[in-house]
Amino acid sequence: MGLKHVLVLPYPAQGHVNPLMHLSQKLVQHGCKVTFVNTEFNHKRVVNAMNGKVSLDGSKVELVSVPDGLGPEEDRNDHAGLILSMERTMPSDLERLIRDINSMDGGSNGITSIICDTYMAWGLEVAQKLGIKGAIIIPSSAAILALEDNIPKLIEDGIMDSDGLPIKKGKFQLTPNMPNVNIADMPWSCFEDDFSKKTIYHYLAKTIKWSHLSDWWLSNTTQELEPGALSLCPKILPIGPIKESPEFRSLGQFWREDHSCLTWLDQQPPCSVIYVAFGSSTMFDTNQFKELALGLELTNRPFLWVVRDEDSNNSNGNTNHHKYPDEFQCTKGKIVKWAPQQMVLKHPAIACFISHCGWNSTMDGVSNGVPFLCWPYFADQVIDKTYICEVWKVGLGFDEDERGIISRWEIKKKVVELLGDEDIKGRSKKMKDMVMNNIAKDGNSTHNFNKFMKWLSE
Ligand SMILES: O=c1ccn([C@@H]2O[C@H](COP(=O)(O)OP(=O)(O)O[C@H]3O[C@H](CO)[C@@H](O)[C@H](O)[C@H]3O)[C@@H](O)[C@H]2O)c(=O)[nH]1
Repeated sequence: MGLKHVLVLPYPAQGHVNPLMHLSQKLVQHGCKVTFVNTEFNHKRVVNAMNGKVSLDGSKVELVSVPDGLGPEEDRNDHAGLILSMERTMPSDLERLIRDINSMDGGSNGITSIICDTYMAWGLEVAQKLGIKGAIIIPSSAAILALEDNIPKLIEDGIMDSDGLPIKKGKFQLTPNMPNVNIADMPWSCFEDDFSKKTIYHYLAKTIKWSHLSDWWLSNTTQELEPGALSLCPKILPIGPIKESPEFRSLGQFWREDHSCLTWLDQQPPCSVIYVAFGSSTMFDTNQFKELALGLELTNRPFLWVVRDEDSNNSNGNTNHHKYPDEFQCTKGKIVKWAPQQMVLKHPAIACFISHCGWNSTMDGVSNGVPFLCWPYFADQVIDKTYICEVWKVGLGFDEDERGIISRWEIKKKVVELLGDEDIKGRSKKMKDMVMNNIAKDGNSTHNFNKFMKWLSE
């Protein structure tokens, strides 16, 4: 049996490129070669963060790119515009790329399968056309995929209309053990205008249709974390946590990590530091940003806060530059532009994680037994918060005040409450063991991944 050559295709966002790069490393460990396809825009960022390297692991993971179809000045944070453009131009470019690779060396090292991000599941049509195998991976929770797979039922039950807009108010639960979902918080409802909401909703519905071209739906989750979603949608195969491996902790970053925070953490007492990070796309309102700064100060604890340099985040020149309030001294805090998050969360000085609850950060936190303070921003993050606070009970949420913001006093109050709650801390530690057991030699996720590899190699 020759070396299998897998093409991996992430959706162009940090929370997708990261886990799919980790998946690629796992594939390499199992004897595959990987061609990792970013959009040109993100390829430049990833290569730049890797100091110009275009391959990993002695070239077993080759980084290549195709254009996303947008012009250099167009806004890549406009997800509706981005997906319309990608759907229009990328399938034919991807097909050409594969044909080119497969015509090299007489085809001896050609691509034998494609693993697409669910949100790029049109790649399965390309795979089908070229007669190669295809699978999908969801970088969000299994609950999100199960929810999207149940779109026809939600319409039938009169919960939303055929454009994904809510008809009823209130919450629903697809099956016991799944988080209650507020109808107003569907992942596509967070986008500003109706055009974006509808475009994204219809695109998601299409991604499910494409996804059904394959029987292999991989997910960065575990059986114990999401029993309800996995039983509702048995096709989903939990292989998580995929980012946890002692050999490779940081992969596929868009920005260079600032490792000075690790030395700083070494100087802090055990279980003392509040780690504050909101992933790659959360934007703060000026007042809320100030209040957060003052709230961290008010806790009188050391904190490590990731404040992204927004110039490098946005392609369209939008900036999110914030002015720290005059009273903010930051005597006990450390601010970095991008942290080696997994290494930070493993550090014994960390006490808790103020997080936007992106699924990767959620998995990073639970894999390290760190309790959460949840501050969701958009999309699936509200559902992840429900998992953390109501289902797994390993964190607390914040309440907004009458101005609609999370005040500095609320931040202090919740930090005190969380760190004084031995039940939450105990559950977080237990959850870590339970989650990590899945990737032990005889763990459930390991077993599932091996099953997948067997199919891939046949
Ligand atoms: O300073 C930092 C901050 C984050 N990270 C990493 O960046 C990724 C962030 O991913 P995630 O926590 O999922 O957040 P987003 O970047 O916001 O991810 C998008 O994609 C996710 C997967 O679909 C969704 O769950 C989120 O809602 C969506 O915003 C994770 O791997 C983190 O480990 C770092 O390495 N350093």
